[in-house]
Amino acid sequence: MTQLKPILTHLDSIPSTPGKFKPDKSSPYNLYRLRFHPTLFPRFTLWSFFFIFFIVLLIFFSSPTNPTAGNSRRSLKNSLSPSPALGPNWERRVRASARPRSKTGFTVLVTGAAGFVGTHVSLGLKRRGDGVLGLDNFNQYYDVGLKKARQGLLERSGIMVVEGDINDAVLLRKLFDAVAFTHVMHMAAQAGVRYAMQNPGSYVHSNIAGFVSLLEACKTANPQPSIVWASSSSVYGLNSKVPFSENDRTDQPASLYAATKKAGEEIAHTYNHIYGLSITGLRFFTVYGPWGRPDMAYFFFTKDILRGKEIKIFETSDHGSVARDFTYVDDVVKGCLAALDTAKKSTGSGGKKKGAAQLRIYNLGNTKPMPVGRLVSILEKLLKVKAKKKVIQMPRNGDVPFTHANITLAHTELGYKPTTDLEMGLKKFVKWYVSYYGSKKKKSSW
Ligand SMILES: O=C(O)[C@H]1O[C@H](OP(=O)(O)OP(=O)(O)OC[C@H]2O[C@@H](n3ccc(=O)[nH]c3=O)[C@H](O)[C@@H]2O)[C@H](O)[C@@H](O)[C@H]1O
Repeated sequence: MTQLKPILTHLDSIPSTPGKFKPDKSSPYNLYRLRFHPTLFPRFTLWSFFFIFFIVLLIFFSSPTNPTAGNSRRSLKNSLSPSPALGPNWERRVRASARPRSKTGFTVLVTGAAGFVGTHVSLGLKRRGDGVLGLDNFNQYYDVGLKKARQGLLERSGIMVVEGDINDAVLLRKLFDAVAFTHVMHMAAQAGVRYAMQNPGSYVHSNIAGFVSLLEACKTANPQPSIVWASSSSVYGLNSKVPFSENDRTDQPASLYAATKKAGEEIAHTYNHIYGLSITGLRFFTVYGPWGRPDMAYFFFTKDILRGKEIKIFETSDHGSVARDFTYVDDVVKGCLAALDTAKKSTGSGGKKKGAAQLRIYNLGNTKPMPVGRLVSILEKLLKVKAKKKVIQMPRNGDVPFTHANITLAHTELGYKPTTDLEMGLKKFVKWYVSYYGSKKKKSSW
């Protein structure tokens, strides 16, 4: 302390303008300066350098356990120095993919494009001449190999799928800067009813934070796109009035998944109200079909029946059947495209509302609920294998006993009319399943 004091006092006498300092040769403390400067200062700088270097290394190489942190770091990197993937060549590919075949075609951003419904919707849009750009984060909720295979399918049809998260605001801005999207088909979500008990955070991340991030980008874009997005039949929760109509109560969600989809509907209302975004929500009813999701019952029942593994069929507490209004993917795609075609333009610009905008919600179901036992017997017939069945009481993990859609509104306003029954739809699914997994004997991690 007694040695430091002279050094500190000496620092007090340094003038604020460097270079004007004249050492006081008569000062008794000059001896300290002469002794300490050549040795202490370089040692101090060396240690500071190592310390800063270590911190920088730590920031750049630590693995992102929090996906949002990962995104923000990537965003920061993107904003500082765009990676080659975001360079002029990348932008050219983005624009080419989004360009419609004719002047009247739409320019659509499809989020969750490598997902099940996202892939089918993207192909449907491209087939009729719309321009499509896909966005998908390829998360590991289920087999990424299947998502990559869907991406391959899309790329062979001229659809580029950008790998990125809807929470990445910098990436979204780059996409909206590169392309004037007329529509956004928002299919990206954390799906699955039961998984919400294992990983609640991923539902908040994708279905709430991600949706807000996307709507922020849409409201700022010029022109503002019209938005069609995937809500869910699960919002009806414990509603017991059948069939489920759009104006039935949806304030009793049975799972966090359902709660985040319901929150999405409220968030949509807010962005419509404040910014004039045209938004249409579609409540999907247990969509199934080729290229489907391995986490869904029809898919893993098929896998387990073929492998001779026991399957669990849920029943209600009073031994009643659990039933779903299974809806074939091609029917749902027709509903999605009709929603896009009937969507009015958003009214805002530059983040400001100019007038009232369209806000809609529709059920896209099949109107023919089927017991899960019936689903299994159709699969047994198609696969020509007897299932090892175990009937158990439905666990309390977010499931609801039945779903049943009233589709009058979608029929009247969108011309929606499902035409594929469960037998025909499962036949198409099994045909695809056998060609994808059976003959190729692909390794799968699901
Ligand atoms: O409409 C929706 O909005 C949701 O549909 C889908 O959810 P669900 O209808 O629950 O489909 P899915 O898991 O295939 O279970 C089907 C049936 O099998 C029963 N089931 C399930 C598992 C099992 O081991 N046994 C069983 O009997 C089970 O009780 C149920 O009766 C989507 O996954 C979801 O993301 C969301 O989009």
